[in-house]
Amino acid sequence: MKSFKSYAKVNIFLKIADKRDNYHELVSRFIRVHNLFDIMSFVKTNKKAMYIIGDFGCKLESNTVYKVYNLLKHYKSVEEFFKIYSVKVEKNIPEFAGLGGGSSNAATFLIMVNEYCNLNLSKDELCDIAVQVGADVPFFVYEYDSANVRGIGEIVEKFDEEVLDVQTITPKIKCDTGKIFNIFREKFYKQISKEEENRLLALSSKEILKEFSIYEANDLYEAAITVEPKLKEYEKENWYFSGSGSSFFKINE
Ligand SMILES: C[C@@](CO)(OP(=O)(O)O)[C@H](O)COP(=O)(O)OP(=O)(O)OC[C@H]1O[C@@H](n2ccc(N)nc2=O)[C@H](O)[C@@H]1O
Ligand SMILES: Nc1ncnc2c1ncn2[C@@H]1O[C@H](COP(=O)(O)OP(=O)(O)O)[C@@H](O)[C@H]1O
Repeated sequence: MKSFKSYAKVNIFLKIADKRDNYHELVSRFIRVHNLFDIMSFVKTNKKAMYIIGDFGCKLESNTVYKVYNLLKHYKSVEEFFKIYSVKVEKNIPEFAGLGGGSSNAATFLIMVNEYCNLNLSKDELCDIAVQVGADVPFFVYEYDSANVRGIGEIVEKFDEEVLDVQTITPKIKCDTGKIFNIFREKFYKQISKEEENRLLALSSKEILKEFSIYEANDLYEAAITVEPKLKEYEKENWYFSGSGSSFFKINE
């Protein structure tokens, strides 16, 4: 059976546009990291119930892949398929890393089930399911190399640009996304203007990084180093911060 690459992402820039209840609306450029991916496949196990093979730092019920399964199991073809097949995930993307590993697995699983169980769902229909699992899942469903992402993550627009060579490092620090957003809201809250938003969304990723420091590119960075001061030890010239961390990245020429 075919195997599927489930890529990591980095946020070239991440700005906050507004508050929405307990969440924050983002304006961000997401790009896929071509040299960092998990490998997913279906394997015949005859387990009679949905099973995920792989090393995860969470229980089955919390796994993003399992959450997708729960949203699809009302399809008879899906229920029948997982009596015979299990899904295998070979993990390479570090967890709690700001690289979207869990979200990427959820999206890849949606794409795999859509194909193997003949659901014939369009990308937009898959996206409606994706948003119920996590903010970053829609980006991965569209399989764009580069995209502008807005809202809580549900608005994804392809951005045409060269594919970049991204290098990442992930300090062994578990960044708690919720805590970082809370500190951001309490201590560092600011909103990007509509004018600046439109300007950034039109610039290439390279142009943005040439112009911005790590602090300017990612609104969550100051909050992240407040919560996890050790992160600052990894600050280096031309390195940037992805999502709510803890990964840093650089673009190789
Ligand atoms: C900010 C990003 C950018 O890529 O960070 P990373 O996860 O990649 O680091 C993501 O959108 C994160 O999405 P995700 O990781 O799915 O967040 P969740 O688990 O849903 O959210 C955990 C908590 O963070 C806060 N939260 C999350 C997303 C958001 N747009 N606004 C928020 O305020 C909420 O308090 C929420 O309860
Ligand atoms: N399939 C999965 N792969 C990785 N992590 C997962 C998965 N499903 C759920 N998780 C959980 O999601 C949380 C964050 O995962 P991840 O998406 O890898 O990090 P981040 O959001 O920082 O990029 C962790 O609590 C992890 O245990």
